[in-house]
Amino acid sequence: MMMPDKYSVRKEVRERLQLISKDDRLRKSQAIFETLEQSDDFRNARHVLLYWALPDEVMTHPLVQKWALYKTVYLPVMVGDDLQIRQYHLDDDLRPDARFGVGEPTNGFVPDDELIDLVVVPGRAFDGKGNRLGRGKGYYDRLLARLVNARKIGICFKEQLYDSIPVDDHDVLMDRVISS
Ligand SMILES: Nc1nc2c(c(=O)[nH]1)N(C=O)[C@@H](CNc1ccc(C(=O)N[C@@H](CCC(=O)O)C(=O)O)cc1)CN2
Ligand SMILES: Nc1ncnc2c1ncn2[C@@H]1O[C@H](COP(=O)(O)OP(=O)(O)OP(=O)(O)O)[C@@H](O)[C@H]1O
Repeated sequence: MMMPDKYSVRKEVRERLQLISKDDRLRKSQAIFETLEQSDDFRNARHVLLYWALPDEVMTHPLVQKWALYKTVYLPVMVGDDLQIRQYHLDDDLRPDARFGVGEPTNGFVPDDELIDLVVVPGRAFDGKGNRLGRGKGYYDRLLARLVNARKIGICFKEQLYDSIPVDDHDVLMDRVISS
């Protein structure tokens, strides 16, 4: 069977995501959070790297705001080609980054990479082996390679699950993928 290229999968995913209504996105996102919050990985984690969702991603804003009360929550910040990790505080005004509009904390503490014990990873597509396809800039591939003590959980809508997706040597496997 021919393996589709990364570009084709990203395009197909973008089209599929456009068909999910806002209500469904919210409902599915809540179901994903329930599964995530009940997992041992999440319950045992104290330093958690989450992400601030873009419009067509699993809506993480309520998750970030809720868990900032009980755990140390961090968000990624783009610095050149790399992602810096910064602590998020509940009263933070996140600043949209200039290129993609991702909300980023501006003054939180920057921890050592080894401190992160759980990372919740966005993706355009995942497969059953835990392979992840991102937005094609390699930000998360390079970040995940640094987070040696972190469990890695991908979250996505079912529309983003594939039997197999094209991978490269540098792609880092997820420990688990949660979808709805
Ligand atoms: N919410 C969220 N935060 C994130 C990511 C992400 O995927 N989602 N990233 C994950 O790496 C990093 C930011 N990298 C990004 C890379 C591309 C695009 C983006 O919108 N790309 C357009 C294509 C535009 C272009 O190629 O110039 C797209 O995907 O349609 C967004 C964020 C770190 N923070
Ligand atoms: N660990 C790494 N070290 C150096 N370069 C890397 C590493 N990981 C990825 N890259 C480079 O980043 C580019 C994009 O990789 P890829 O298409 O796998 O990104 P992605 O996982 O889809 O995107 P993202 O991680 O931003 O969501 C490639 O050119 C790749 O060579």
